[in-house]
Amino acid sequence: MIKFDKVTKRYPGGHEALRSVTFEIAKGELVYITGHSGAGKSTLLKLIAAIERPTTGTVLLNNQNIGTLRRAALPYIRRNFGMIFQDHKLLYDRSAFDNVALPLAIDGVAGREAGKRVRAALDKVGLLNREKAMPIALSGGEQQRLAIARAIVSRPAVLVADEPTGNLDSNYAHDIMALFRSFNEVGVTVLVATHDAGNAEGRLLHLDHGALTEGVPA
Ligand SMILES: Nc1ncnc2c1ncn2[C@@H]1O[C@H](COP(=O)(O)OP(=O)(O)OP(=O)(O)O)[C@@H](O)[C@H]1O
Repeated sequence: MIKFDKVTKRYPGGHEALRSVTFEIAKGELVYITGHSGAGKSTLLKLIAAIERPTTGTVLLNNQNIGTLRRAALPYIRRNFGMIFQDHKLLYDRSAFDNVALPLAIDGVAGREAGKRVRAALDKVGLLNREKAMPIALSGGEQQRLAIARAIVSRPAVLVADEPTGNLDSNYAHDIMALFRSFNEVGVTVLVATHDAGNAEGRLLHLDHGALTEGVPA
């Protein structure tokens, strides 16, 4: 469902964040993207979620080439993805409930159906009793779980998480990784960028200065 063929990404200023990267990810896989700071992990996820386009090479998402798609078509592609960013990107002037409801509102889902789905998502991440809380009143781990609830509420086919356990202690980190595995077990394709794959179970794509050094196709 995701296919990179000799993908290079050069940002303005000439810096090459990815260099001729080739791999394929099938539906339902759990994949960890590892590598040092600046190795290109975030860039790779942004290309997968059609937030950035490749400079050269092709990125195919469900056989659609994101490099040649019209810009107007990209939001439709992005709907397949639940994104969890390094800095959560929560709205701090809205309650936990409203933060999770936002993607549904964009999709035109409101009222009781929205309430049901928001509570189901909060329940999955263990925050059902915090729906009225403002994000600032939540701990770092709870904010991260809130960001996960928001990413899953639209039932995306693919979950993309950029350093989801970056600032958390190891207990929280363990819980969050277990949560991702549980989504994967019900068929969601899960891609997680992390400095430290530790004892992660799943496939590894390792980047070193923009080049894929582990997980390279034979
Ligand atoms: N928008 C941008 N404009 C210019 N250069 C960028 C941009 N985004 C990333 N880069 C550069 O591209 C390289 C890869 O960055 P990227 O964020 O993909 O790495 P990373 O592996 O996710 O790093 P980290 O673990 O620190 O988040 C870095 O050298 C970075 O400075």
